[in-house]
Amino acid sequence: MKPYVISNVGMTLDGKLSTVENDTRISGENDLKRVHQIRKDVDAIMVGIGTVLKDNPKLTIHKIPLENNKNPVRIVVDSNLRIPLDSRVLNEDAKTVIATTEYGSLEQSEKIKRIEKIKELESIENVEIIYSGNLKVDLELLMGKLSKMDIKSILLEGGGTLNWGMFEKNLVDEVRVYVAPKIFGGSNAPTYVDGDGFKTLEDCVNLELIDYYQMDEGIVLEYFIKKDNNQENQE
Ligand SMILES: NC(=O)c1ccc[n+]([C@@H]2O[C@H](COP(=O)([O-])OP(=O)(O)OC[C@H]3O[C@@H](n4cnc5c(N)ncnc54)[C@H](O)[C@@H]3O)[C@@H](O)[C@H]2O)c1
Ligand SMILES: Nc1nc(=O)c(N)c(NC[C@H](O)[C@H](O)[C@H](O)COP(=O)(O)O)[nH]1
Repeated sequence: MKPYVISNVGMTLDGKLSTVENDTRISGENDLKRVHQIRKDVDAIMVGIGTVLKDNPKLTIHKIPLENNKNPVRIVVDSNLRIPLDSRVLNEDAKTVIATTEYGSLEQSEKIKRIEKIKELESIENVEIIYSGNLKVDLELLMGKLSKMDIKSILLEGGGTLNWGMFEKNLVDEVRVYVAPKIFGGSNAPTYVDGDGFKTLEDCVNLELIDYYQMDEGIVLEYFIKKDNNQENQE
């Protein structure tokens, strides 16, 4: 069994997650509260290292009341252990899992040095490094390992590269997006799903709309992923 994965983003009408100059102000206050409600409902929140490096997020519940003082586990997918030691996700507010590779493009000796540094952190009791795949994190393997850690549900909060990795491997179960009535443009601005992209309609992900409603100045769309994708695409 793999964890149930909900993918959420705030994007512009043209699918951008930020401007070319990394202005990420897309969601309004009510939408961020909606995101924090999902954080509260799941066992873990997952992001790629790109998002940690650009946004330095806390990935805790702090826009709505926190009950039982229990934040979800934070998961950072970080093939080459680029995570800065002063990242907010490494604070003591919640447990953090750093998912990295067994062998990567990084020299093994350099990787061992970085692991040692992470282990020296004061908050070390809250930080766990897990290994899956080579060169880049094997996301399917990772899901299996997280499941064994009793993580049954995950909120995937991007960015576009990790989102692609998860959609490509058919690991997402549900999508919830906030669409702001804005257009950022720019072929170098990150989009909801980046990466290589599917080559044909037969390969793409199909979704089923389950709900939509207005929020702040935009709209929230909620979908289930159709799991019989291949069959659907061949009809
Ligand atoms: N508006 C939103 O809702 C929202 C949410 C999150 C991020 N963002 C934006 O997204 C941007 C960051 O996105 P990004 O694409 O640069 O980085 P990302 O957060 O998607 O992280 C990418 C990293 O994930 C790691 N990774 C390891 N294994 C992988 C695999 N198998 N598949 C895919 N990735 C793997 C790699 O190290 C890769 O560099 C920032 O601009 C951030 O502000 C916006
Ligand atoms: N839903 C959403 N709408 C946005 O307009 C936006 N910029 C993000 N961005 C996601 C990104 O990862 C942020 O950095 C974290 O949402 C911040 O999380 P914290 O408050 O630090 O816990 N997400």
